[in-house]
Amino acid sequence: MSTKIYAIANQKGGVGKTTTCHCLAAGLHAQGKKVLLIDLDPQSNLSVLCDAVTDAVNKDAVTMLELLSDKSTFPDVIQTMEDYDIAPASMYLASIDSVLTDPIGRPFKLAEKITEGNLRKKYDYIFIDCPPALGTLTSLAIVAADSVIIPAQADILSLQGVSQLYSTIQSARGHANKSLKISGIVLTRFNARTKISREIHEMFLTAAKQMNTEVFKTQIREGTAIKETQASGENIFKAAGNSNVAQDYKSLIKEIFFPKEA
Ligand SMILES: Nc1ncnc2c1ncn2[C@@H]1O[C@H](COP(=O)(O)OP(=O)(O)OP(=O)(O)O)[C@@H](O)[C@H]1O
Repeated sequence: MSTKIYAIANQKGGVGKTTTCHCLAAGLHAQGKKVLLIDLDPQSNLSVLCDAVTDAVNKDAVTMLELLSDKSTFPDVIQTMEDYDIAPASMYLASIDSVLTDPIGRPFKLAEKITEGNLRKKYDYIFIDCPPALGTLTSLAIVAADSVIIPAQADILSLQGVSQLYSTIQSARGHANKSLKISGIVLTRFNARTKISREIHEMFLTAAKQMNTEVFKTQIREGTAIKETQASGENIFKAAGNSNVAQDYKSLIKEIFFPKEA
């Protein structure tokens, strides 16, 4: 398998990282692909959306914390759900710096575990949901990934956040992950009717050019179907396949993963 590993990253909070991971997994499953989600965010929102068992509900749950602290291995951390697999987060991932004490090996820890677990032989796509910070957890994801997808909202602070993330990506390219790519920036909760959204879209186009990447043509519109299906624990493509948001994620999947069909 030519598995691709994507870090879904942006240190700005609430821009749609978790939602994007969840929707990409559900949409690619519908295309017959085998997908693994890795939740590296101590908030564990992706794990909760996937109904995975975390240490918030069961103190014996085996999570990414046990994996990164060498107390477990990938087959044991992965939980198999109806549509995809997930390696759940732990709320204690917030103290990862006290767990990873080897300063030299630290950046490569997740990459090593992915190799040890032979995950590239088992999945078509792996998505890593990053926390809203440019700390150790996001660095682990960026070093382990082949490419970064950047969800962002059309606001000025999001734009600033993307340029800070770019510095981290450049630093990884210089040392730990020379072939790291940036797939592109996806604008989420987008409202094309407002002038400010259109103006900031233009600014993102300029920033993406400077980063040698693109702003995806598909924008994800704001829609209630996301919150409704997240609250009921349903797959948006099954429960609200005709909603704007499901349609947008469907075209995003085509644009990123099957460009010849788009
Ligand atoms: N297209 C959308 N339309 C409406 N609501 C959305 C949309 N995308 C995401 N949301 C909502 O926005 C909130 C933040 O989304 P999400 O958790 O995916 O962002 P995040 O970047 O992962 O957040 P964090 O930085 O806290 O990890 C959630 O309540 C989610 O339901």
